[in-house]
Amino acid sequence: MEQTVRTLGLSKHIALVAHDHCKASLLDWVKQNQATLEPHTLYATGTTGNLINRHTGLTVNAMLSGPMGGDQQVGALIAEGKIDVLIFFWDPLNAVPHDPDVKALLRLATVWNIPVATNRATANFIIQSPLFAQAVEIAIPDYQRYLQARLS
Ligand SMILES: O=C(CO)COP(=O)(O)O
Repeated sequence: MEQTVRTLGLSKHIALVAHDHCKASLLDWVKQNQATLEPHTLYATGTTGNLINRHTGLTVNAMLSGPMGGDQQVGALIAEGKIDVLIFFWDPLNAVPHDPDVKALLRLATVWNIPVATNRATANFIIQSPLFAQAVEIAIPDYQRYLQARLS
């Protein structure tokens, strides 16, 4: 696949998602990093986003709840290049009814090469990275060339 470049701006679009048993941990992480997250634009699945707003006052663009399509909405934003970082505390110890949607979300994050944290340690590494505080170029699939090649 040919690659092109996308710039993750200084001000980032960050998606926050947590499964039920991980919500307390994500909320705690958001509170711990509230000052750092404040200048950025936050997105979340429905329950996660409303809980973050309720407990921190941060403005969050909340999608539908995960099992009702929220993971897919976040995935669509990633495919459109509208999310720069995904923080997804997914639960490795409990099954969820929308497991295909969870996989699809993680798959799209990988396809579009955005930084992803699936646990708290990685979330800390991302938010404390010098790259988090600057504009960063990432390689992404060159969709226009991909399409041209398929049409020729
Ligand atoms: O299920 C989720 C992620 O797969 C999260 O959805 P909620 O934030 O609505 O609980």
